[in-house]
Amino acid sequence: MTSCLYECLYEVGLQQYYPQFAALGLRRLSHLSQLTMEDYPRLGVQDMMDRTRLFHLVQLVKGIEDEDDSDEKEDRGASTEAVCPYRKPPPCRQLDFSAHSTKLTQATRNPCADYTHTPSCRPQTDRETPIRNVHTNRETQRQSSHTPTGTPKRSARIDKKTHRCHIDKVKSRNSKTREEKGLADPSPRKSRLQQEVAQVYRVKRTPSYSYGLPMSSSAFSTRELTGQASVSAAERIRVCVRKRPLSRSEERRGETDVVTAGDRDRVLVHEQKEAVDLTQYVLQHEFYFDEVFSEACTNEDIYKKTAWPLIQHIFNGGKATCFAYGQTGAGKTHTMLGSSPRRPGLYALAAHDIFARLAQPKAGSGSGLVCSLGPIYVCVSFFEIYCGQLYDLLDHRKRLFAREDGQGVVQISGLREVEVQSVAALLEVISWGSRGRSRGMSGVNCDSSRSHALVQIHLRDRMQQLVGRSCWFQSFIDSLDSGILICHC
Ligand SMILES: Nc1ncnc2c1ncn2[C@@H]1O[C@H](COP(=O)(O)OP(=O)(O)OP(=O)(O)O)[C@@H](O)[C@H]1O
Repeated sequence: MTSCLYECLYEVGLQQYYPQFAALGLRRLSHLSQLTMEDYPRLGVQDMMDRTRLFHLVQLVKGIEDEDDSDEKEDRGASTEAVCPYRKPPPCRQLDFSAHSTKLTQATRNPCADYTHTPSCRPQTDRETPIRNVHTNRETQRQSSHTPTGTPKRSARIDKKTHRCHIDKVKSRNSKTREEKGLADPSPRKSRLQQEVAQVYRVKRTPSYSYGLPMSSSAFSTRELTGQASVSAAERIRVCVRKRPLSRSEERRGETDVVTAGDRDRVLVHEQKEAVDLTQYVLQHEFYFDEVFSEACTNEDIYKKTAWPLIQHIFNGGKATCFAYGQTGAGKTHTMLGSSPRRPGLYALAAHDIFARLAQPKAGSGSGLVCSLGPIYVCVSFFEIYCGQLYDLLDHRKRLFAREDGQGVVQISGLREVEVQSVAALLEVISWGSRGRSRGMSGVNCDSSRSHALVQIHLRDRMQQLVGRSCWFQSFIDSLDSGILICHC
C-alpha cells in the first residue's frame, strides 16, 4: 500500500482532489488512514457525495491495514499478543431490535483503531427482524450501488470493485513478503470487506401494520388460517399486482430490481437503506394481494385470473370494472392493449370472449343473461380524463360533462356510444380512440399516456336497455359493484 493514491482516488471519482492531497503531503494510499473527517474540508472535499466516497475509501484502507497488522501478528506468533494490550475485537454492529423507541445502535468501539465507529442512528423497531446475510459481495455491490429509486451511485459501485482489487494487490504483496521471509501462508481468512455483506431485515406484520390486504378482510383471515390464497365468492373487489421486468434501458443503466413477486399473493419490496455510519442494509417489506403476477406471466395468464370472471359476471346481468393502476411506465398499456396483435391485451381477450359468448346458441337464456327482448348488441364508449376535464375519444375529443341523474348516479352527458358487431370492429374502435389520447414523454416512458382512459362495453337489448356493462379503466376508478384492480409495478 505504498503508492497508487491517485489511481485509487481516480477509481472512486475523487481524482480532482489529488493536487490538494499532494500539497498536504498525502502521496501514498497508506496516508489515508491518518485522515479524519475534520480533514476533509482542508482537502477541499466539501460535496456530500465526495465526502461519502472518501469516507469509504479511508475505511477500506484502515481495514486493509488492520488486516495486515493481524496477519503480521499471526506470523509472529501468539506470544506477541501480550505486547499489544489492545487486541482489536472484530468489527461488530450490535443491532438491538427489542426496543420500539429510537434507541440508537451502538457499534463496538475499538480502542486500537484511530477512528471511532460512528453509532448508527437507524430507528430500531420490533417490526424489523434481521434475517440473514443474503447477498454475496457481488450482490451487495449491485444492491448498494443504487438508491431505492434506482439511481446508480458511482461511489458504492467503485468502492467494492476497487477495494477488492486493492485487497488482492495487498494480499499478493503480503504473500510475497511471507515467501521471502520463509513464512508459511496463513490459513485463508476473509477480509473485512469480504465479510461486509448487506444485512437484510424484514418488516414483520403487526396489528398496526396495514400494508397489503386489510387484516379484517376475509381473504386475509382465510389465508392466515389455511396458508392458502383461496378467494371467497363473497369478495367483490380483488386487488392484483403485476410486476414488469426491468426494461433494456434500465438494465443498461445498471439499475437494480427492488421488487420480487414472491408466492402467488406476496410481493417483497427491498428498500436500500444507509445508516449514519454509512453501513448499507436492506429493509424488506412484505405486501399481500389477492393475486401477484411475476414478470414471467403473460397477458393471457392475467386475463384468465382477473378479467375473465368479470366477463362471466356481465353475462349474468352484472356490472364489472377492471382498473389498471400504476405509475408511468409500469405497464398499464402493455396489459390493457397488449404489445402486438400476436400478444393481445385484456381489451382484445375480453372482446373475443364477449363475442364468442354471444355467438353461442341461446346465449341469453343459457348464460343466464336477461334478454327476453331478443338479440343483444355490444356498444362501446371511450373517453379520457385529462387535467380534470372529460373528452370523448370517439367523437373528436368533444368536451363531456359528468352529471348526476335523479337517482344520484353519475352519468357522462353527451358520451358517444358506437355499436360494434365483431371483435375486430371493437378493437378497431378502441385503437382509433387510443390514437386520440393525450400523450407525452415521461421520465421512464417515452410514449406515455398522460390521461386516465375509460373504455365501457355495454350489452344492450333491442330496447336499448342495459343488460350488462364492463368498464376498463386505466388509472381512474369509479363506483363499481364488482371489479379487479390490477396494480402495476
Ligand atoms: N410485463 C411486461 N413485460 C415486458 N415489457 C413490459 C411489461 N410491462 C410494460 N412493459 C414495457 O414497458 C414500457 C412501458 O409500458 P407502458 O407504456 O405499458 O406503461 P404505462 O403504465 O402505460 O405508462 P404511462 O402511464 O406512462 O402511459 C413499454 O415499452 C412496455 O412494452
